[in-house]
Formats: sequence, structure tokens, C-alpha cells
Amino acid sequence: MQTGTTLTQFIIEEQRHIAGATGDFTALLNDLVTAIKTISNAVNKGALIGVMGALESQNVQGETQKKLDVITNDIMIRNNEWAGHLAGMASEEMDEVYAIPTRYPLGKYLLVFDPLDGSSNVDINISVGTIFSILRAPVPNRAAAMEDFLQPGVKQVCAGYALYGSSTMLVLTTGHGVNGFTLDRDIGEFILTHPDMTIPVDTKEFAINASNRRFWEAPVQRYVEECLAGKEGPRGKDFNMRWVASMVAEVHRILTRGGVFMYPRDTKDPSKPGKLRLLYEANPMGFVVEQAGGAVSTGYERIMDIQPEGLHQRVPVILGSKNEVETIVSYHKEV
Ligand SMILES: O=P(O)(O)OC[C@H]1O[C@](O)(COP(=O)(O)O)[C@@H](O)[C@@H]1O
Ligand SMILES: [Mg+2]
Ligand SMILES: [Mg+2]
Repeated sequence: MQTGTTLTQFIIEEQRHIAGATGDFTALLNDLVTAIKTISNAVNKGALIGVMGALESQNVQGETQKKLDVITNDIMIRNNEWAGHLAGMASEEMDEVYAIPTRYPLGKYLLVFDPLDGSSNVDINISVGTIFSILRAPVPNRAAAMEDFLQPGVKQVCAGYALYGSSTMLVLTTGHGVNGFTLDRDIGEFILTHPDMTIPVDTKEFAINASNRRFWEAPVQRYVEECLAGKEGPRGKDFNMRWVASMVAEVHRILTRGGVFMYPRDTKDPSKPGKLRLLYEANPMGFVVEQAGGAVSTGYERIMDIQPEGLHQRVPVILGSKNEVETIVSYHKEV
């Protein structure tokens, strides 16, 4: 599809790919896009509308919630609960499944989301985002149970993220490649600016939170040491490093110019197999990255094949340029 196409045109075209499409998927995406535009405005206005700072409350992860964590969660709920396309929703900011109020009809899809990703950056005006994943409800038009959400990443119908940076972008896949749209605030429409995004298979750029180094497992220790050794070292080339602390921004950089992003398993808190969450961070980003020709692993297995066991399950994440991820996975095999 050529640049300049509007997202509305794109969605209708995509619907043609879906067997037996009834228009529900198109309408669901339109509601999701309205939520994203509303969040973009709130994030963009920031201190002007008093949405900076944290609340007393904590989410199920034990993280202190930012005001915008709760505000963006409400915006996602309000814009998607009423139209009859969903059987239920789940979010990073809600302990349990969100039941669609009985005054609204139930639909055949499930929406799972991280309403504000990179929330530690929102008060310091660094890019944040929203991550979403759409699944089919095992039983359409019936209120979804928690178990209905526990589907492996390969079952996703659609996934993507919005990036609230110098411009607001929306990047998504329905299993037919990855396309990026930029919000034209003058007309209030997303315009196709990044068609068929593809990740280079090789890279000289890695991203990891180096402050956790002493807790990393041997394969990751080895990989990062070799990158830092540069062209005199076993990799024979110099590497650059980045860490934004917003997964959406890291993945967008990788979709744009390649690279590898890691939030691996570490011994910092042995009860946690990783920091990032499978259903609303690793799986949607996994679908996007794989559709762009990249790879996504825990170090030991393909993330998209994992059978989820809980709504807020955490996993180690290693994603990006295919050959680089395979190198890191091969180091895990050698131990
Ligand atoms: O603070 P750290 O350890 O650098 O972790 C940063 C990571 O945590 C996250 O902020 C977690 O996501 P949330 O902000 O949605 O909780 C990721 O976006 C990011 O990659
Ligand atoms: Mg997140
Ligand atoms: Mg979040």
C-alpha cells in the first residue's frame, strides 16, 4: 500500500484479508484508534492538564501507578467497552479481566493492552506508548473468563503499539507485514508513512539495562562483554548501545534501523522470570517484530509459542535483528 493512504482506508483493505469478515474488526480498530488519539492528546498536554506525577495506589505488579497509567487505562476502557465488538478486556493496570458492562452487547474479540508503556519516562518527557493485542474470544458473544485470554502469541489476530514521541505514530500488523502511520493533527487522521517496515538481519546496536549486569545469566554476560570488546574482540566489529527505558521506543528504533533489545532473565528477584509481561508486552511486540523479519526469544524458546498461565505472567525478552538474536540464543544453548 502506498504512503499517504489513511489508516481508515488501510483498515478496510486489511479487513478483506480476514475470512468471513463482518466489519466488527474494522469497527474495533476504529474505536482503538480513537482511544489512542485521546491518549496522545493527554500525554502531549501533560502538565498543562495536571496529569503528571504518581498516585498512592499500586497495580497488581506492585508498581506505584502514575496518574497517566490510570487515565490512559480509563480512556482505553471507555472507548472500547460500548460498541459490541469485545467479549472482555485485560490490562497491565487491572488485576482481573474487565467485564463488559451488561448494558453493552458482547462481541467476538478480546483486547489486551498496556495503556502506558515506559511510564517511568512520562514525567521527564521521554517517549512513551500504548501496546495492544487482539485475540478471538473462544466463545463469541459470551462474557470472557480469564482463561479465554491465555492464548499463545501465534493466536493473535492483530497487534501493535502507539508511540507518543516527537510525533505520534501507530505501528501494527494483522499477520500481513508491518505498517507505520503518523498522526496528522491538522486532520486528526493517521497517514501511512512507513509501509512494510522490515528489520535488518544484522546489527551493531544493542539495548539492555546495564545496571542489572551483576544479575545476568552467563550467556547474556558473554554476549554483552563481546559487544563491548568491539572490533578487537570475537565479534570483530564495534557496537553502539542504547537504553530508553520505554519498550515501545526501543522496538520502534529496531523496526526503523535494526538492533537487539534485551530484558533477560536475571537473579535480581529469582521469583520473577523477567520484568516484561507476556500478554500485553512480549506477545504483541513479538508479533510485530516477527512480521518485520526479526526474531523474539526468551533465550531458550520462541516467545510466540509460549502457553500463557496467567494474565500478568512475566517472561525474559530478547528481540530484534534475526541473526543477532540467533547468536544470543546459541550462547544459551552452549551453557
Ligand atoms: O526501569 P527499567 O528497569 O530500565 O525498565 C524499563 C522497562 O520497563 C518498562 O517501562 C515496563 O513497562 P511499563 O512502563 O508499562 O510498566 C518498559 O517499557 C521498559 O523497557
Ligand atoms: Mg509496559
Ligand atoms: Mg504500562
